[in-house]
Amino acid sequence: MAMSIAHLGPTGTYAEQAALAYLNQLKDAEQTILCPYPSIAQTLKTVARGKADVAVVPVENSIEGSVTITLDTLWQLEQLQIQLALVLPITHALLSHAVNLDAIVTVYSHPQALAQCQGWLEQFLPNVELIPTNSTTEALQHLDQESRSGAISSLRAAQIYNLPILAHAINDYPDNCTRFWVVSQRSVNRVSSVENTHTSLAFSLPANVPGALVKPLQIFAERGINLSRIESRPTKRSLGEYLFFLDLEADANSTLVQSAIAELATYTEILKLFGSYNVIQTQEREC
Ligand SMILES: O=C(O)C(=O)Cc1ccccc1
Repeated sequence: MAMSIAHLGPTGTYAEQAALAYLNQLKDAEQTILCPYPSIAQTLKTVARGKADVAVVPVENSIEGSVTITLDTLWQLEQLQIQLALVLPITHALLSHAVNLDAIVTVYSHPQALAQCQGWLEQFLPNVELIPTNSTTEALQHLDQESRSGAISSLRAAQIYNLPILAHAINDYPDNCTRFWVVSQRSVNRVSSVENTHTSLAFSLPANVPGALVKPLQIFAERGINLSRIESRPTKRSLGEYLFFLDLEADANSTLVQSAIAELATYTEILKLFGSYNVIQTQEREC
C-alpha cells in the first residue's frame, strides 16, 4: 500500500532513522516514501492536513526529557492519534572539516543534541559558541563553508554527507535513548486486534486551586493503573497555568481505562486522548 512518512529533515536525522525503523515493521512497505520537513511542528501539521499519512516525531529523551514542541503541537492539533512508539539508541558524533578539536570555534546542532553532549562540550570545547539548529543534519549545512565549525550529528549522517568524524560517542551518557511517536490522523473506526500497552492523554484543569491535580491522579491509582510519565506544560494563557500530559501503562479500550477516562472528564476542563499503542525497542539496546 502506498504510504508517505513525514519526519524531521534534511535526510540523515535521528527522526529519519526512526522512520526507517517504522518502515521495517510494515508488512508491505514497497511503495512507502519518506518525506523530510524542516521542523517537528511542520511534520505533525502535514499529517493533520492530510498531506502525509504518518509522522514520526521525537517525544522524549532518556537524558533531556520531553521534546516540548511535540507535546505542544499535538495539543494544538485536534486530529492526530499515536499509532506506535519506537525507542532508538542515540550516539552522537562531532563532524567537522577542522584538523583537530583546537581549531573549532563554533558547534551547531539540534538543542536536544547540544544538551545531551553538554558535559563533553564543557570538557573538550569549553570556549566554543553553541548554535541551535532545527535538526542535527540542518547543522551540517554550515560545515563546507566554515572550516572551523563542527556539528553534532550521527555516524550515519557523516556517511550520507561524506563528512569527517572528529570525535565519536560524545554523548554524556552511553545509554542515551530517544522515544519517537508514530502519529496518524484519527481514524474513527480504528479497531485494534492486539491489546496495546500504553495510552497517552493530556488535560487542562478548570481552576488552579490547592489539590486540583490530586483527584485526576487518584482516579488511576484507585484502579491500579500505572503512570509511566507525567509532564506539565504551560497553557500559554497565563503564568502558572498548566496542561498535564500523562502516559498510562494500559489500553484505552479496556473497560478499566474507559471508566477512568469517564471519571477524569468530570474533573478536567479540556481532555484530549492521543491514543493507545505499543512500544518497540529498536536496535536491541534496552533503555
Ligand atoms: O535532529 C535530529 O536528528 C532529530 O531527529 C531530533 C533529535 C535530536 C537529538 C536527539 C534525538 C532527536
